[in-house]
Order: sequence, then structure tokens, then C-alpha cells
Amino acid sequence: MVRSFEIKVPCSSANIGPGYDVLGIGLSMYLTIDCTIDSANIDSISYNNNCIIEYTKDSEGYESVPLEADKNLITKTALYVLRCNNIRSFPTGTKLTINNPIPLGRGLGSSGAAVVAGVMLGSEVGQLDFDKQRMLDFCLMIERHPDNISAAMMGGFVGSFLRDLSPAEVERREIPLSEVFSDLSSGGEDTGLSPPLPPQDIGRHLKYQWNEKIKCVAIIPNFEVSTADSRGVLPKAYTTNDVVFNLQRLSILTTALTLDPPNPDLIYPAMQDRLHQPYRKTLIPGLPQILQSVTPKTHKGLLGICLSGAGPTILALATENFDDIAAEIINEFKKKNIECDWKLLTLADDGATIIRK
Ligand SMILES: Nc1ncnc2c1ncn2[C@@H]1O[C@H](COP(=O)(O)OP(=O)(O)OP(=O)(O)O)[C@@H](O)[C@H]1O
Ligand SMILES: N[C@@H](CCO)C(=O)O
Repeated sequence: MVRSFEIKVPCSSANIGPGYDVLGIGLSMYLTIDCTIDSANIDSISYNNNCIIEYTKDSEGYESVPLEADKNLITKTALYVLRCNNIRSFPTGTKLTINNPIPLGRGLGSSGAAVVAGVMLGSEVGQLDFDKQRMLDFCLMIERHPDNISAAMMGGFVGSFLRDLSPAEVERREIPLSEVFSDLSSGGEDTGLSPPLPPQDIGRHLKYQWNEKIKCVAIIPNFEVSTADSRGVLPKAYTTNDVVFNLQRLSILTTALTLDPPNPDLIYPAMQDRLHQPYRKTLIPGLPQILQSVTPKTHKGLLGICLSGAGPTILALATENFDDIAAEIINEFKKKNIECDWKLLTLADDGATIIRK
């Protein structure tokens, strides 16, 4: 029997200024996976975990991402889901063709999209029939901040938090990621152990309205900043003043982005941040100047500007004048000898989808 389906997951921009680890927007650039399962394919027994992976030539990471099922982030995640449910490997004859336009390590949620796609893949090939809420639990065992994951899975403009866990649940969640993936990291050798099932409903989320006149200009520098490094430069504690500064802006921003007409005098100051952007300037040359390079006064149509996720991409929200806004920011990066690409993106409201063929 042959089964086939397509998984499609949007990229995402997290934080949106004051919403560190809280806000995310699913955006119109999609990771896709075409999956065919042909159980009559005898050759597939020699595939890694019964699975063969190829990336389209135009994919980001075409030459660097691992193609072994127990090493690639998407399939490793799917194997984690399967093994949690006592299924040791992919069904015989699984073939994946992956197209990934999301640049890696740039702040557009490439790993979030890969994890969401992997969990969906595991649920589908294992015929586990998880709903999105349950799939979020598996995602949050792997990527442990909910902003990119929730936006990529649910789509649109999303706020999320991790709920308090009971001591027994904490134990399961506190297991180091190396152990969650333990029997996958031993070169494909299957130890037969099943990882612990994630606690139920780890993440809570809410989709906000969004004024569709607001578009997202993403200016993408040509260098990577890993999320781990970008989190590593943040302080362990903050002053009350800085926390209150962000909370006040967050409370305004989530509604300001729904109002019509969008009000730059409200949105621009509400997108200021004191929890992550000031510290990340050590990894992104010229960041403070770049964030000040466009304002609603200098550029008609500009509503607000921030670092996208862990960076180095810059996200500008605007209603018009997109080319000029992008050109100004690209010019600022050029002063630091950094070349950029840019994209005009819109909200991906559906989030992650699966189409069975
Ligand atoms: N489609 C993919 N296939 C395989 N591996 C991927 C894929 N997408 C991302 N990855 C892995 O995730 C890494 C990037 O993750 P990282 O969290 O550092 O950045 P990001 O998710 O792009 O940015 P941010 O979290 O700030 O939005 C890549 O270097 C690669 O190892
Ligand atoms: N909230 C996360 C997003 C990147 O994954 C961060 O800023 O580190």
C-alpha cells in the first residue's frame, strides 16, 4: 500500500519587542515536507530507521543539514514522538522530500518550524491522531520556549505561556534534552528504551486579532546567530524597572496591533524592549543604531521595529513604503559590512497544515 501526504509549516517571528518568550507571529514562508510511504519498497530496509530524506536544491541548509533520520532535526523529532508511543522507527519505505526556504539561525523560527513539522510527521506516520494541542506538548519538550512553536503550529499572532507543572510532571520535563533524544544520539542504535511521554497541556496559547493592513518586512543579514548563543548573553535577573517597562508595553501592543487604523504613536513606543535586545547587541553589530534607523517620523507607513526572535533578522511592521524601509535598514547593516536579503511577509493564519493525498 502507498500512502502520501504533505506537511506545511510557516516560519515565525518571536518576541515582537517587549514579548520575550511570549509573542510570536506565523509568517508566509513555509517549510514543506512531501512524504510517501511505500511498504513494498524492499530497499528501504537499508534506509536509516526505514526513512530516506532529500532536500530540494534551493533549500536553506541544502549542503549542511544531516540526511540521516536519527540526526536530522525534523526526523529525529518524529522518531522521538514515535518512540514515546512504542513505535521504534518509521514505517517501511518512508521517503521525505523537504523544501526549506526558512534561513537557518537568523531569527525566523527555522528550528521551531522543523520541530513542529517533525511532531506532525511522527503523529501522521504513526497514525497517532494527535490534535494540535497535544502536538504542542511534544514540541515543547524539545524547543522549550513556546513563542515560535505556538505561532508555527497555530498560525497568526499568538501569545503563549508554559503552565505550572506538578512535581511529577516537572521530573519528566526536566530530563535533559540529550536524554530525551538518548537512544537516537547513539548512531542509530536502538536501545529499545521509550522516552517519557510529555505532560499534558504544557503550553497555553491565545490567538489575537491582527489588523491585516499591517505587513511584516523582514531584513535578513547574511550571518547566523544560534538561538542558544543569543540566549546565553542574557542576564539571569532583571530590575523591577525593566520588567515593568516591558509589561506595560506588552499590555498595549497586543491590542494596538488589532486596531484600525493602526496607530504608529502607540505601536512604535510599545515595541521597545529592555529584556533581550540591549544584550544582544554584542552579537549583532550596530543593533542599537539599526533599531533607531527608521521611525514613523522618518518613514511614512512604519509602525514599529524590533529584533526578530533571537536575531539577527530585523522585523519592521508597516502599512506602506516597504522598499524604502528595507533599504534604510539594509544600508545601516552595510555600514558594518553586512549584506542582507529582505522579504515582505504577511500573516500565516492557518499555522501548520497537513494534506493527505
Ligand atoms: N528544515 C530544517 N531541517 C533540519 N534542521 C533544521 C531545519 N531548520 C532548522 N534546523 C536546525 O536548527 C538550527 C537553527 O536553530 P536556531 O534555533 O539556532 O535558529 P532559528 O530557529 O532559525 O532562529 P530563532 O529561534 O531565533 O527564530 C539549524 O542550524 C539546524 O541545525
Ligand atoms: N524567544 C526566543 C525566540 C528565539 O527562539 C528568544 O528570543 O530567544
